[in-house]
Amino acid sequence: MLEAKKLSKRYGEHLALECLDLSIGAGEVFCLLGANGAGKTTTLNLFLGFITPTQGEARVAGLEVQQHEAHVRGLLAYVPELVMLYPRLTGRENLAYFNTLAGRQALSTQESSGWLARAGLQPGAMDVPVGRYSKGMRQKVGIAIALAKGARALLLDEPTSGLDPLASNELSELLLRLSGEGMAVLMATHDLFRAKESGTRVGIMKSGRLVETRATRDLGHAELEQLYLAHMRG
Ligand SMILES: Nc1ncnc2c1ncn2[C@@H]1O[C@H](COP(=O)(O)OP(=O)(O)OP(=O)(O)O)[C@@H](O)[C@H]1O
Repeated sequence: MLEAKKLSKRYGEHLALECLDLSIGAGEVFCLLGANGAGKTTTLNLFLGFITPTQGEARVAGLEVQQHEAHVRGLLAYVPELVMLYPRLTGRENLAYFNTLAGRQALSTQESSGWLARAGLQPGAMDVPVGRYSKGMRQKVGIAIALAKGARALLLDEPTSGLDPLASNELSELLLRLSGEGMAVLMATHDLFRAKESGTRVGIMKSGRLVETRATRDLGHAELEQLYLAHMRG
């Protein structure tokens, strides 16, 4: 679903991403780890078509991102660290608004409840203004918007930063559930614990290079931490 081939991004003399080869299938949750400035956000931005590669290519469902911009936009959903929503509108109204913006048919109340519930939002919160939502609740609306538009890949940047452990756990479970339904997930994170919990694979980036990729089922929490620290110190 998501494929990078020799993907590189240079800013002047600085190589933000160097020759990334990566393939993430439907049903996978791939967690990108790495220190600040390692190239995680650059990788997400290249898949999203926000920036153009200096070399190589990013593909979504086999389509080169720059050449098939509109089509790719429909296949991807991006959940930034802080999901930007209209604070005076309710979760349901935000979903309805962004759904119409994406050019889709208006949602019935039953449909909007269905998408919001699938994203884990409690029914009692759906008609409350988003200005009163926690960060985790806003993320759920962001994910409901992605689900309603039929996105097949979800890209998340630091989704657990600033979430309490219960909200982080809910997000992990949601991502696992969505991947079980065939969603491909690429998530940049500093949260080793959550990467192990919600990832099917983890990739460690250092100075623009993907230096290690491991299946999480083969790794314990402590082992992942040791591996990560060894790369950061090495
Ligand atoms: N627009 C830009 N102009 C110049 N350099 C940039 C630009 N965007 C990113 N960089 C540089 O590219 C490198 C990779 O940045 P990137 O944001 O991808 O890192 P990151 O791994 O996401 O870090 P963080 O964990 O802090 O989000 C950094 O050295 C950064 O300073």
